Amino acid sequence: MSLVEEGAHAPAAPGGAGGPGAAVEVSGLRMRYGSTDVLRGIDLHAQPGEVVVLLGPNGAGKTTTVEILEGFRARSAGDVSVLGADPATGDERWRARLGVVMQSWRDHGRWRVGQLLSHLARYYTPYAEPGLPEPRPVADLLETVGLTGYAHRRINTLSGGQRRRLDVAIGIVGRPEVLFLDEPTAGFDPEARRDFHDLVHALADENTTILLTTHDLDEAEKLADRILILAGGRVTAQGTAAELADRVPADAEVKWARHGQRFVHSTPDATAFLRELLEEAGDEVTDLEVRRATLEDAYMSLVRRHEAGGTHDAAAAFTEEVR
Ligand SMILES: Nc1ncnc2c1ncn2[C@@H]1O[C@H](COP(=O)(O)OP(=O)(O)OP(=O)(O)O)[C@@H](O)[C@H]1O
Repeated sequence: MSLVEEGAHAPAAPGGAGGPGAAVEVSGLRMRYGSTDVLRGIDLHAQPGEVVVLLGPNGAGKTTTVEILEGFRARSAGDVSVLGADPATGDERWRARLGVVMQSWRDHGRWRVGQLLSHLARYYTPYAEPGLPEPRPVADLLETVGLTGYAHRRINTLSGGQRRRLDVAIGIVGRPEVLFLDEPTAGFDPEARRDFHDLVHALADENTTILLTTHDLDEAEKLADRILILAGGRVTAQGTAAELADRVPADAEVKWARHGQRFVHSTPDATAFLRELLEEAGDEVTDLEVRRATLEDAYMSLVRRHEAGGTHDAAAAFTEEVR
């Protein structure tokens, strides 16, 4: 895990610069809306086939970051490269190599599902080069996202979750090399969510680079090769879910039962506490459980620190505590 403080760029890979061959490379990205600085120097990178998850509270700048990488939003400053091109000047051939699932689409609700996907697939056809696959056939797409049988349904008659599945199908119709997914599973039922996670793993296995935003920490843990936490316009921490959770200074929770009575105790040193407990009453202790810090604990700890004292202080305090 690495921590990034004001004005500093991320350290060397895997937390830092992507180096040659990176699918996405961002350095010192800044975005200002009016007089408000939303992004204050973001560094991030993703290697081909890597799944990078952006976490952060509402308004942290996740969508802004993703939209800049997609070429839909002009940045205020910084260097950005996606598949070797600057998104601000990327041409149609470059765009055809990307897949985008935005937070909301405003397409024509009276279109039918299959009609829209066929129409979009035609956009990619001229860019299919010898050796490169054609756009995905509509029937395959519908099966992949669990919408088989919905080809003739009008889009405005889909439920929220079905609409979101269609959004994912739209994102992958052109077999993208880089796929941006902005809160893709909002409104998914548990089965759709699991199917989607399988899809992300399959796409990553095919070497698709995926940049995903979510508020679902379980989802982040399941999918991410690397998680970046955004707060106060900066990447305040990054690492695997396990790395982030391991280093949070949260207490462990020990639960046990004795003579049928249940007990819970929070402790910074579970090993010492257990030793004492078992020495005192080892034969009588049953149903022993130890819960250690999770990604959620790490996330909450960092975001609360940020809210209390600003990102710079939060990152510095977090660094102190993980030493
Ligand atoms: N076009 C705009 N003009 C002015 N401010 C904007 C604009 N778009 C976004 N913002 C502001 O920029 C900040 C970051 O917004 P953004 O949508 O990137 O956050 P986010 O991390 O994606 O949030 P959420 O989790 O709620 O989707 C917010 O304070 C938002 O109000």
